[in-house]
Amino acid sequence: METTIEVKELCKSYAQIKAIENINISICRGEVFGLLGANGAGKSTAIECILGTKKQDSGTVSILGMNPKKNRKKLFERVGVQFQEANYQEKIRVDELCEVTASLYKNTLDYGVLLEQFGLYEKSKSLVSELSGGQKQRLFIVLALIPDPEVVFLDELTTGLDARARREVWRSLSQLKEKGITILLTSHFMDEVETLCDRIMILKNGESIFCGSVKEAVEASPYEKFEDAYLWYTDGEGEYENI
Ligand SMILES: Nc1ncnc2c1ncn2[C@@H]1O[C@H](COP(=O)(O)OP(=O)(O)OP(=O)(O)O)[C@@H](O)[C@H]1O
Repeated sequence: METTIEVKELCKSYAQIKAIENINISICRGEVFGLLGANGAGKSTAIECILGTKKQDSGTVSILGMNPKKNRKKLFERVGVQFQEANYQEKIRVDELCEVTASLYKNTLDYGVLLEQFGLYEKSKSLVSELSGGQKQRLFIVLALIPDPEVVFLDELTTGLDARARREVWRSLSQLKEKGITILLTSHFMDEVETLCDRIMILKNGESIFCGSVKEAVEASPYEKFEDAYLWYTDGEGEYENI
């Protein structure tokens, strides 16, 4: 199976804080890979180093066989990124923002279809500033998908979405997966991770403490439910047993 994202011995510190320590990740085409961990575990730092928007101290990254820093322009024709906090000017309409985004790429998907798929079509003429938090979040996923990417990075995928919207996003992502898109996501919702991810890496204080499937994570823990197992990995204590 073709490897689309390869990270080797990645390290990144901020002054005394070791945010990422010796992370190795290898993701195949069509795989959904979840990067998990508590607040401050190092997920965003890892994603930024992988994307090349933050400079690692050491280690190498390759996406679709390219170095994200050296081959930035060429690579980002084929990679979509959903930003957690986007700096879009808010006095722009949804369809205008999609149009501007599409103009940055050679090959694009029909954003009308994407807006429909993510339940935003009726908001096409609304200002971005008029969207609810969850609608904005879905718009950011649409923007990430406009370049018809082979690899997508989704940071905190469904944070701020209601239960129905989360399910709709899951359904859309499952369709993307069937198309063979590679997805690297972060999430704090274990039901979502269980539903979507083929493999996960759990980070604790910047180190990988588990890498494998959800099933393997549960089997290697004393628990039967993934959320309990996840809390056990990240806390190392069994205090959630009776909750
Ligand atoms: N620019 C920065 N300067 C100094 N320290 C930073 C900086 N960015 C992150 N850190 C620290 O690095 C560690 C990892 O942070 P990071 O944002 O990567 O975690 P995270 O897993 O994405 O957290 P969250 O789930 O809260 O988004 C934390 O201890 C954080 O305080």
